[in-house]
Amino acid sequence: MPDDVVLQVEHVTKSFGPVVALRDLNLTLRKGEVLGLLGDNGAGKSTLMKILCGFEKPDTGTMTLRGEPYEPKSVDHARSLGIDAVYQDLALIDELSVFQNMFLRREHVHRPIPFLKNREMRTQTRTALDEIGINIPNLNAPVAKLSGGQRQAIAVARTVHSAADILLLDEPLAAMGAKEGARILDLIQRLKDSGEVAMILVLHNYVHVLASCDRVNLIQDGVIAFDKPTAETSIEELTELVVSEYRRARMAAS
Ligand SMILES: Nc1ncnc2c1ncn2[C@@H]1O[C@H](COP(=O)(O)OP(=O)(O)OP(=O)(O)O)[C@@H](O)[C@H]1O
Repeated sequence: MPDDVVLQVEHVTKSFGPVVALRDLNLTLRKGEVLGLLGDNGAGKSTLMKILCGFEKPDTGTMTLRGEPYEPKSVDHARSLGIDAVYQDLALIDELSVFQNMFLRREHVHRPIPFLKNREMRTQTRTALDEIGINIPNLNAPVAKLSGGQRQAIAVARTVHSAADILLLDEPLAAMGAKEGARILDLIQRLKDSGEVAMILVLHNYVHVLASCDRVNLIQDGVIAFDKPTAETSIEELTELVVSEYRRARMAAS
């Protein structure tokens, strides 16, 4: 395995009852790389992200993290190994406040007398949300009361501010307005420029993929059907791939 490969997925399959979500899927993520994952609805993108972040287990296949076997037992286990994710249902706890969700399971605790450093956590939450231009006046409010975009912002801010060096962002711009989406893309660019973090982004917008990612993988029917550096592809090529797959699926169904 080349030295710069941080995460390798080999021959992974995953079914849910009769539905085959992933079939013999292979994927490689390199150090500091931003990999864009494209694919139709139901292609298997979220299933792959959930397997990578320890939320689901593959049926077969192997994964390697920094050259070691990677078999996460839970999301917390994956996080302890340096992989953190925002996935589609966001994993926020409705009853907890904005800042409690932001520091969920990594609360700042005063030592040696253990009490929560609430003020410090609120300040850091405010800074992180300001960075992506989201104004949530009351950080003590339960997140159940927030809009979809605000909830999305908390989930993204929480992940990009984690200590992880592999970030998995499943549709990080979903539910975001154009301005907030642009700020998140800026933040992704800054993380990329640091060279310290590798990312997999599930995106639906080809322009965003070409602008923000180093490489693009297209997932079709549970396998990676296309893998190229973004510098070597174009909107036209990506559109043509998706349209021809749509035609193929229509023909297969008829
Ligand atoms: N927990 C589950 N139980 C049953 N089927 C599931 C489950 N999770 C995913 N699937 C099925 O697996 C397939 C792949 O789903 P997945 O959510 O990975 O697709 P996706 O590419 O993320 O789609 P979208 O862009 O619509 O989110 C779909 O047919 C979906 O219905």
